[in-house]
Amino acid sequence: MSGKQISNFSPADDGDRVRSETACRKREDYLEWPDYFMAVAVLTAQRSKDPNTQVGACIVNPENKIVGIGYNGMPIGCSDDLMPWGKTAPNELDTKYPYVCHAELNAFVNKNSADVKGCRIYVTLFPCNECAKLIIQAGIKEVVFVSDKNHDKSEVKAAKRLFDLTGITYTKFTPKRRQLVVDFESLNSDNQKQFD
Ligand SMILES: O=c1[nH]c(=O)n([C@H]2C[C@H](O)[C@@H](COP(=O)(O)O)O2)cc1CO
Ligand SMILES: [Zn+2]
Repeated sequence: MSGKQISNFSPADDGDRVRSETACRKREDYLEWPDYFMAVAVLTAQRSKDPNTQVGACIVNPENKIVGIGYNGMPIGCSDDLMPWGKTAPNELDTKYPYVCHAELNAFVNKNSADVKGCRIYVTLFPCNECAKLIIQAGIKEVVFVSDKNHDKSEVKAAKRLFDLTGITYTKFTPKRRQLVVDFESLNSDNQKQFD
């Protein structure tokens, strides 16, 4: 063992004593499951090339294991640099909409389990009706979402109607923490090494 002494018997100073006592107990500010799964969805959304809306989805089984993640993007083999990313154009074929794969679709096709029956899905944006159909057919039982910014659109109204008819619950995500920071720099700091 290198670094500072953590034994209870010979603390070098008060700081060491406090650290040695806390080191013996479980951390209390650990990330809880819901925040963890939604954070995975949010992080995954950061992979999206969509300049307007980045969406992430994370499918979790009843044992709290992640079985699929996805974000919105162009189909495999369709260059992100050549496909249109705009919302409007004189010809709809020159917008992103006919081509982009939704985050939920990608989470399903990326799944690493035989099926996703009884799972829940964490999404950063409320699913559209097409994704709702996938969710239903796959046997997902619960949808947890952050943004419902498209609540006025018929795609979302239809999705809610489908969920209501099929008994799939949809819950607005309430985080325990207001924010979660990924700070790569801090991993190099001395704080991380205090119990080396
Ligand atoms: O269920 C969804 N899942 C999903 O991944 N998306 C993606 C498709 C588009 O790339 C983007 C929506 O773009 P916009 O907000 O500019 O209309 O979000 C959109 C929906 C619709 O709610
Ligand atoms: Zn969708």
